[in-house]
Amino acid sequence: MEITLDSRKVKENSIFFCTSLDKNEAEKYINDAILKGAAKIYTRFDIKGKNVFVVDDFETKLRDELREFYPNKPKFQMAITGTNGKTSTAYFVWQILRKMGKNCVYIGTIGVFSGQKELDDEFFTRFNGNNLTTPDLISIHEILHIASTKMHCDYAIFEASSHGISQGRIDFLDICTAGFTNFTQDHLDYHKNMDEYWACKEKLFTKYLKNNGVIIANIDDGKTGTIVEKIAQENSEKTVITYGKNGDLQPLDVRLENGMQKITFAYKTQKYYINSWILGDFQVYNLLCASGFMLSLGFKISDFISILGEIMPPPGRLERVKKADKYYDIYIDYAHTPDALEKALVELRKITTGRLICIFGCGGDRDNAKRAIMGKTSVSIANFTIITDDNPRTEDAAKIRAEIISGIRELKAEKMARLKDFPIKRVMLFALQNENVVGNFMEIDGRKNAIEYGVLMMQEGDVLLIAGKGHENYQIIGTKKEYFSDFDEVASILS
Ligand SMILES: CC(=O)N[C@H]1[C@@H](OP(=O)(O)OP(=O)(O)OC[C@H]2O[C@@H](n3ccc(=O)[nH]c3=O)[C@H](O)[C@@H]2O)O[C@H](CO)[C@@H](O)[C@@H]1O[C@H](C)C(=O)N[C@@H](C)C(=O)N[C@H](CCC(=O)O)C(=O)O
Ligand SMILES: Nc1ncnc2c1ncn2[C@@H]1O[C@H](COP(=O)(O)OP(=O)(O)OP(=O)(O)O)[C@@H](O)[C@H]1O
Ligand SMILES: N[C@H](CCC[C@H](N)C(=O)O)C(=O)O
Repeated sequence: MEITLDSRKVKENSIFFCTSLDKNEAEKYINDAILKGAAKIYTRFDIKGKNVFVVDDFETKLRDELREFYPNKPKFQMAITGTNGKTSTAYFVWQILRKMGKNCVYIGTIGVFSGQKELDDEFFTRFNGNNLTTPDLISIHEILHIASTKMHCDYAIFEASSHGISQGRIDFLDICTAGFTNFTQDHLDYHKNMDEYWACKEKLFTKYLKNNGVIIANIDDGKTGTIVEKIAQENSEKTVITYGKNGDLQPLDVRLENGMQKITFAYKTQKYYINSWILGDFQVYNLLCASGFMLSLGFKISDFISILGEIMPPPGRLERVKKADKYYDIYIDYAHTPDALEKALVELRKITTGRLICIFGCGGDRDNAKRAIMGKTSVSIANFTIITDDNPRTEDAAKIRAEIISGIRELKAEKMARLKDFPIKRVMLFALQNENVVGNFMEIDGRKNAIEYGVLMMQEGDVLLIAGKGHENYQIIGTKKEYFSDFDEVASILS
């Protein structure tokens, strides 16, 4: 017997909770579930049928049933949200705990894993298929139950995406710590506007975090910092650990030496030093956020400071391609938002002695308002941009590229307007017409071709950023999902 919220997944003997808030839709799903032989069907509406039960307090019934099916849970359930940095932070927390000998399960964009092979094989076969950041409600309860039962897992860290929060995928959990990395533009295909997107993220702290839970907040990110004031107004016992220039955890100095970052940070006036494999100022913020999680669990910095130097970034997050030429560097990164692309480019600019070249595209059936902004961002920072395809999904790939390029043209028009009364106008106009002032770019149809072109144009001192797909080992064109890996493409060109 199993529990499901989706009539499409009902099998003989399933228990189907029909969550739909629309009576006509509910009737349709319930008929489907009856035909498939559901043992019990719960609904909020007055609908009659075989094995159909109408419940007044639908939420409580669902919660109770989940508790009965999946009674065991890790004692410390932690969640991280934010536009960027969820995977990195969660992966850091998971690594720190594992290296301290604690059992922890990670649930997020790069899969579901615990570090125990047998269990991970089971997680991989059962839960890695849909590539969601936050799995559906039933899966998340089941994963936590399995981790607790088979691994005696005391700790769980999972990523709470805004889709996950708004679709109730993290309902009925007992979250003791919730972190907020940052809040910038994304997902405007799904949320009507940034206010609605914010309202959704905020729920993690106001609705889902338990009353005496701990919040880890980045106070250098203007919007994210406001959660601290919001919580102060609440009548709750929640506490806050902040990170940022004036936070409880403060980044003091970050410098790159011999391919490693020397990081100095402070906690309560005490200074700490780490020699780290992770690259980028943004990853230092994620590392401080992860340290905040550890503090919330009752550990002291001295318990894990030596481990901070050992942890690695998740795959495809500003990851240097190992076999690249000794004269130039290639990095693969998962930046797929304007803020992430800017952060990745700014970081790589610091280590580029030649040209900084960027290859990227944007996902189809996703926020189209970010496309033009990302075009502007790339040509403003990189010396050369190759605009190509990401996962076009059901959109026309050429149209997506055109929307990115429209941002570049806008930027150019803005610059030209500003130069209107400039004395050497004619010279500038000439340069602009040749696309040299706002950065060079070209459009290449097909990510494979774009990567090949990008790698072949590399010269001494150049750095190439291939952004947007990071760890992804697929490309979705139309409704077809086929194997594709930025890493493999680079390797095959270099071999
Ligand atoms: C747009 C979206 O988020 N869709 C998610 C949704 O899909 P769905 O097809 O079930 O949605 P739907 O057709 O509107 O149905 C809604 C509900 O009605 C019921 N239903 C529906 C049809 C039916 O025949 N019978 C039935 O019972 C089910 O309860 C169903 O969940 O619910 C599914 C189960 O939870 C998800 O797998 C699916 O994610 C799709 C595949 C997806 O691509 N989602 C992306 C956008 C996403 O969620 N991304 C986030 C964030 C990433 C980030 O932060 O960058 C993530 O967490 O991964
Ligand atoms: N703290 C941060 N601030 C800004 N950009 C970041 C930050 N951390 C990571 N990034 C950028 O975002 C990209 C994705 O990082 P990460 O996977 O950790 O974020 P995420 O929030 O989990 O993303 P998603 O939910 O879409 O998987 C990175 O490759 C990097 O370019
Ligand atoms: N979790 C994000 C990942 C985006 C990755 C990018 N490669 C794309 O396909 O847009 C989403 O589903 O919006």
